Amino acid sequence: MSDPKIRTPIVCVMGHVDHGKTSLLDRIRGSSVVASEAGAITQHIGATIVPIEAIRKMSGSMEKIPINIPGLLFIDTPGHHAFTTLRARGGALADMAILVVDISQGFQPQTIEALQILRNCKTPFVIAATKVDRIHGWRINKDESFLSSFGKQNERVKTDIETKTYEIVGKLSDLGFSADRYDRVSDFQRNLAIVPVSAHTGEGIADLLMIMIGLAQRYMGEELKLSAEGPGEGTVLEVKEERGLGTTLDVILYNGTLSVGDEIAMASQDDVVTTKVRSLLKPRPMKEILIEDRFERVKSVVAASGIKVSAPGLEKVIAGSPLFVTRGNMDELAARIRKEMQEIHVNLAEEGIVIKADTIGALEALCKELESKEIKVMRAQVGPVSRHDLIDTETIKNPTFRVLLSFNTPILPDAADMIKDPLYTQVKVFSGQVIYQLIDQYVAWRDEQKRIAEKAQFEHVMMPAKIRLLPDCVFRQSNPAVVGVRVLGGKLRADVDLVKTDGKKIGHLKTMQLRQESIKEADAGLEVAISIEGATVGRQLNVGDDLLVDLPERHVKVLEREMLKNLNISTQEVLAEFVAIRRKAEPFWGK
Ligand SMILES: Nc1nc2c(ncn2[C@@H]2O[C@H](COP(=O)(O)OP(=O)(O)OP(=O)(O)O)[C@@H](O)[C@H]2O)c(=O)[nH]1
Repeated sequence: MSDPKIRTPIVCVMGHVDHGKTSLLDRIRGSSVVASEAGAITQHIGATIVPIEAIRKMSGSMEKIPINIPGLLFIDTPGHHAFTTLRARGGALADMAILVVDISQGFQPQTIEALQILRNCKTPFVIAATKVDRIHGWRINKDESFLSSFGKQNERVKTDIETKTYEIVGKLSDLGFSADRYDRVSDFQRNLAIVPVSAHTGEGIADLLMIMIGLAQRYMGEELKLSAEGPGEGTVLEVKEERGLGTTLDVILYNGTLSVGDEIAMASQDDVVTTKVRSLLKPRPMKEILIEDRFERVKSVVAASGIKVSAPGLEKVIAGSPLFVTRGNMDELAARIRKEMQEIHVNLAEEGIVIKADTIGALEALCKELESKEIKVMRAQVGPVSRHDLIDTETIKNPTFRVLLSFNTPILPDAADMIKDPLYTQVKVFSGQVIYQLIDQYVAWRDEQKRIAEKAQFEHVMMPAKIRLLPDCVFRQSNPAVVGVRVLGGKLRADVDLVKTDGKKIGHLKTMQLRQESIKEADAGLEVAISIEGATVGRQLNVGDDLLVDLPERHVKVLEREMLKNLNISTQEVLAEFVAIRRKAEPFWGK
């Protein structure tokens, strides 16, 4: 029995490029057209309703199960972009999702991204492991349930399917999801169901729809109880120019009723816009395709449905905006619309990077992902990247945060010109259409910057070193003294002052040679010739003496506080020895 209080759940199909989202949607639509009675074709604007009778017919076994959901409304545009763009009541518009995974290719970047979005939105979903007909040796049993077709396959094919399913289960488990093939799942709230299907042969499609209905029925009751009565609430899918109609809106109505003559409010580029519905249009059924007018006019629609709205003054409406039927509560609704368009559910930090995206949903998804990678965001905005954004980002002090991530949003020409010329802006801009790859690009760049900075610091800071004067290696006694030494520890560099182990100043190490060649640096273990200005061998200095590089106090601070973990053990030991000498006289030296 159909319960009129429960509305049709809205479903979005997601998955990696080319894994078969469109084919699966086409098959679901095609099957439902075939399975439903003549006239029951349910093509909507931007969406397709698969009525429950069609699902019942497809899967004979379901006839006994009581179902009170009128059907499933599939959003025609697949992909997680559609999922994040289409919002309702501040959350995702889709109540449920199908995550498509090519059974042979398994998880790919966008599969993981879709999973993260679904997890963040707490959206129930089912995994369609598609293209089973491509498994080598698969025998096609058109439109049969997966289990029935699976039973007719040979052992090798069965093993292959099992192995591939377990690979998906394993990958999901790595990502923190517990999953199994749908027929082995007993608690659908705890475990994700994987349904092997083929969009080409129709195998498993009925099982997939049945699992979706089951999920909706059991776990979404409350959300679906939004009534079909009362003022309509919807989401603008697209703002479209139509021949003879002017600017129209493609709308998914998720709650209540929308009728001709209703006053509606939406977000526009300026603020909130209100207008009166002139006409409501549905696509004509396929069989009437020859009729000149492509649309059928209706007086009224109830949720959930996809409808084209024609009305004056829609030019500046923003796709993704909420749409409300007003009932003398315009102020309250306008406030709600403004809030929904502006409110970004993200945690902003005092210092961090800047992000821009095309929709609030996308911005939130990107933010959540950055948060999970502990990357701080200082500013998050919807819209294209402008010159102004770059100028603002430029003021960020920390160079690894002086970054703008642009997700799915255009870079305006004057901003693009600035980016091309490093003289104009030092802001690093990354842009892309896949959150995951965008973040990876940034992380790779940031880590490289850190390495470069560390290296620069290393070259800048004076290094500790300890040397011993070798016997029989005094080449000149003074002005400057030239002696052979062994580097006992640390890193010896030219142009440093030397002290004795009691802290007494000896002179300035001017140059260094190894086998008559000038060198700049010598590591522990090397024997080199050095020139020392201001010292005379036999007076301040004798063969067998140990000397240390005299490190200025501020260099010691940098070494101890910031670079210690990057120094090798021998360098750390020499540093400790030198610091101990200094602190004997001044306990707080270098602290
Ligand atoms: N054999 C077989 N091929 C399939 C199946 N589903 C999809 N394909 C093929 O896989 C390719 C990609 O399918 P699409 O449906 O376009 O994939 P998509 O995920 O919508 O692709 P994008 O929209 O580009 O992201 C096409 O060549 C399809 O014919 C299937 O079940 N079996």
